Parts: sequence; C-alpha cells; structure tokens
Amino acid sequence: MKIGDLEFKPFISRDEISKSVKALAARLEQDYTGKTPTFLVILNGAFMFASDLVKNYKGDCKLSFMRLASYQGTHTTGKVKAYLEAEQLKNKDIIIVEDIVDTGNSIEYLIKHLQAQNPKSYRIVSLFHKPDAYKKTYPIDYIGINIPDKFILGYGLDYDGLGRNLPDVYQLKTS
Ligand SMILES: O=P(O)(O)OC[C@H]1O[C@H](OP(=O)(O)OP(=O)(O)O)[C@H](O)[C@@H]1O
Ligand SMILES: Nc1nc2[nH]cnc2c(=O)[nH]1
Repeated sequence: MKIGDLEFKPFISRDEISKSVKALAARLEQDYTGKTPTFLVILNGAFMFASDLVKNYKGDCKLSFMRLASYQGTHTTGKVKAYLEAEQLKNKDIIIVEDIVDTGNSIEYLIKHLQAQNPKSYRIVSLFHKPDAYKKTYPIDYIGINIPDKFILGYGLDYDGLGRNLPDVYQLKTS
C-alpha cells in the first residue's frame, strides 16, 4: 500500500489492537480502583488510542490533552515543547497516554515537564513500544505491544500527516 511516497505492508490488525487496548484498560481499572485518574493524552498521535482506551475504562476518570510541538531541524533528535496550562496537573493522578514510545525523547521531555507541576502520581501507558530504539531508562508502566525498530503508521500514527485515519497498523516496507 502506498502512502505518500512510501510503500507499507499490513502489520497489526484492528482486532489485535482492540484486544491490546481492552487489556490495558482492564489493568488500569484494577490499578486505579478508588481513584479518579486524569488521562493526559499526548496529541496528535494518541487521539485514536486514547478514545478507545477511555471507552473501555469503566471507572471514574478525567481527560486532559497536551500537544507537543516538535522542532525538527536537520537533526533527527527533535526538541519538543509542551503546550499546557500550568498547575493543571497539581495533586492529580496522571496517566500519560502515548501512541508510541520510540527513542524516548518525547517521554523524557514530558516527565521533566510533569515533575515540575507536582502531580500526585504519574504513570505512562503506550500502545506501542520499540524496546530496541529506546534510549532512556524511564520505565514505561503499561505497554500494549512491543514492536521492532521499524517505522509504522495507522491508528493515529502518521507519515507526513497521512495515515492517521487507518484502523489497522502498517509497517514500512524495507528490502
Ligand atoms: O519516543 P520518540 O522517539 O520521542 O517518539 C514518540 C513520539 O513520536 C510521535 O509523535 P510525533 O512527534 O510524531 O507527533 P504526532 O503525535 O503529532 O504525530 C508519538 O506520538 C510520540 O509522541
Ligand atoms: N508514524 C510514526 N511515528 C513515530 N514516532 C516515533 N516512532 C514512530 C513510528 O514508528 N511511526
């Protein structure tokens, strides 16, 4: 399948994704019993995962959204800047919702930003994780599916803005 100028092949089906999302929601529900966590959704990529995750989460919860703007120059390690009102996270049980943790640059930035705002607690849930590409040591508390270090798209993840709407996940063809 061609997206933009690149060729992709089917990788993870919507059924497999759905099972993983339900399992994550169930684990979170159990761990946050008696609490009202705030799901902090990291836009743009996590929008679809977050939507399905909270639909499957039956306990009380709140939602907050944060956009990370990447400034990508000629280097691949893009710097990120958060857009979020200060004090919004103080004394809250935060669950950071990411679609993917790859190198960990984004999550590192987020954690530093979050710590400065004194939340009561914070944990990370990511639907996808590339352990071989991960360069940080922060634990990813809840991981849906570990994947190899290859570019994917679909289910919220894009290539050059394209492919976010696809219900299944595709992997870049390399040969
Ligand atoms: O672990 P890393 O190497 O930092 O990669 C993970 C980040 O990359 C993606 O966001 P992206 O910057 O593509 O923005 P988007 O969510 O708006 O597509 C994803 O949503 C994560 O935030
Ligand atoms: N679309 C997409 N975005 C990413 N951000 C970090 N890793 C990836 C990836 O594999 N695919």
